[in-house]
Amino acid sequence: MLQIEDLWVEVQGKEVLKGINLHIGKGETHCLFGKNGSGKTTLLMTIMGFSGYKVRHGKIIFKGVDITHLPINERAKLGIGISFQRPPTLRGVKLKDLLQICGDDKGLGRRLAVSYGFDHFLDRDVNLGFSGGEIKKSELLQLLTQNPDLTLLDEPESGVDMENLDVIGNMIGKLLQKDIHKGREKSGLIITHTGFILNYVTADKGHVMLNGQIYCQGNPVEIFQGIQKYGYQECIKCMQCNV
Ligand SMILES: Nc1ncnc2c1ncn2[C@@H]1O[C@H](COP(=O)(O)OP(=O)(O)OP(=O)(O)O)[C@@H](O)[C@H]1O
Repeated sequence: MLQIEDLWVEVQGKEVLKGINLHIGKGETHCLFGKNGSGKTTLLMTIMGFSGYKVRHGKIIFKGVDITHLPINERAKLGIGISFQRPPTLRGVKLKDLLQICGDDKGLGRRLAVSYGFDHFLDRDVNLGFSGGEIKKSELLQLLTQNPDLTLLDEPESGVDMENLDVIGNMIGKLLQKDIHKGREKSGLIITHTGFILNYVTADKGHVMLNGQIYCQGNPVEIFQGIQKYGYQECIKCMQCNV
C-alpha cells in the first residue's frame, strides 16, 4: 500500500527526516512512537503532501504510484486521509458541507453523525468552539465519510476524556476494519504516545522514531511496553532494532 524509500525532508530550512524507510502493506496498521520533536508529525504531513515539507531525497510510493511530488488533493483522491494533531478551525464552513465534500454518497456523513450522536454539530462551523474531544470526533467522522484506503492519525487520543476514548477508539476500529481479520484492506499509520489505540485496533507493527530516523520495528505492544519500562533511548537498543 505505502512504500517510503530513503526519505529526507526539510522544514523551514531544518533537516527533520533523515532517511526514512517504511513499508505498510495492504490491510496493515502500524503505530509510530517517539519522543516529542522527533519528526513523527512531519512524516505524516509529508505523506499527505502538505506544503512546507520539502522532500530533499527519496520516494513515497502509494498503490504503486510515485506520489512524492503529487498535490495534496490528488493524494486524497488516490485514497489517503489524515486526522491532525491540532486541526484548524474553518470559519464559514459547516460540518455538514465538509462531510459532503469528503464523501460521494451525500447521505453517508449525516447517517454516521446520527449514529455517533453528533448530528447537532452538523450546522456548526468546523471546529469553531468545539471541545478537544468534539474536534477529534469531527475529524474521525470526516475520515469515515471519506473512507480512505490509508489513514494517517496524529495522536487521536489527545484531549479526549476517558469515556470518549472508547467512542474514538471504536471509530478508529471501524475505519481500520478492526474486526475483519481476513481480507482486511484498509491500512493505517497512527502516532500515539499513550498506546491507547492498541486496545482498539489490531496493530501489525510498531516503529520508534528518534531524531528523524526510524530505529526499531516490531511487535507494537512489546515496543510500547519496552518504551514504558526503559524509555525511548534504551528501547532502540533492543534486539528488534534493524536500522
Ligand atoms: N513549520 C515548522 N517550522 C519550524 N520547525 C518545524 C516546523 N514543523 C516542524 N518543525 C520542527 O521539526 C521537528 C519535528 O517536529 P514534529 O512535529 O514532526 O515532531 P513530533 O515527533 O511529531 O513531535 P510531538 O510528539 O511533540 O508531536 C521539531 O523540532 C519541530 O520544531
